[in-house]
Amino acid sequence: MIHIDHLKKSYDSFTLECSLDIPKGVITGIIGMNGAGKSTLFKSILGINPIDEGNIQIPDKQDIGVVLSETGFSEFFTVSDITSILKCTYKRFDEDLFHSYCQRFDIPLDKKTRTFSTGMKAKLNIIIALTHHAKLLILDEPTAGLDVLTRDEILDILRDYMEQEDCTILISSHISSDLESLCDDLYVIDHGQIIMHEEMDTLLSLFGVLKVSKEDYDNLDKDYLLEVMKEPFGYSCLTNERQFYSENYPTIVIEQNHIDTMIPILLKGERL
Ligand SMILES: Nc1ncnc2c1ncn2[C@@H]1O[C@H](COP(=O)(O)OP(=O)(O)OP(=O)(O)O)[C@@H](O)[C@H]1O
Repeated sequence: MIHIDHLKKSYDSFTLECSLDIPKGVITGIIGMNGAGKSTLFKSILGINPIDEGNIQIPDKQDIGVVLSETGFSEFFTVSDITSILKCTYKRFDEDLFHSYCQRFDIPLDKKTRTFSTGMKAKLNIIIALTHHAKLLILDEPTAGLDVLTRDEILDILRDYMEQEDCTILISSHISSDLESLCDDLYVIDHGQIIMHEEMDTLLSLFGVLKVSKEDYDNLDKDYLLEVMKEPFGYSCLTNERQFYSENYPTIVIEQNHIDTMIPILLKGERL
């Protein structure tokens, strides 16, 4: 659905370099710290940023629903004004669906969007992305600024959308639990480079984080350790063979099943 081959985009002191494949029917998550290059990647995919090198293949714009931090609409527009623009922009704009989402999320049609709270703006951005029956959703931090309940509601809507529209989603978030519960595939990006790509099932079933004292670490078979990070108590170690360590070192603590615990080691740890 999206094919990115050796993309390169440089700013003064930052370079994004990556290749990615986003298969049809899959929800792919991108996670990374502030400034890692997520928005640069999304804007490059959408052609908003001219790229320096590489090749990007994406579907027709009519088939893409987008959430970026800026809607692209003037904040002096009301939602009704935006509706008129969407009708002209998207051949398959579904006005009834748009209004039903606005009602569900308490988005007033007649107020200028500059009077909206951060959460209301975020909800409107998502509604805009979801209401022209897009086959591909490209969502940059769609849940930023939303409270926990609304975040969960948005994630449920995305899951429903996947089932009904048989679509593909590329989504970024700072909130790893959002991605963990939604995505099939995960890329971790750091300083403009992809440092890990794994299926979510593999991450959750095989990976784990060992919490060991210095003495335990010295005695550990390190063949299946990927990264290690110093801690006040000793070391945190990322493994992709959790079972090996739980069987052979039954007394050590192994945290599992949460990418939250793995990401800091990937980003700050030392590769073995
Ligand atoms: N138009 C620009 N001109 C110069 N530098 C830029 C521009 N846009 C982004 N950058 C730089 O590129 C780097 C990556 O920024 P980007 O917005 O892609 O990160 P991000 O992962 O989306 O971060 P965040 O999570 O904070 O939104 C940053 O160092 C940023 O300062």
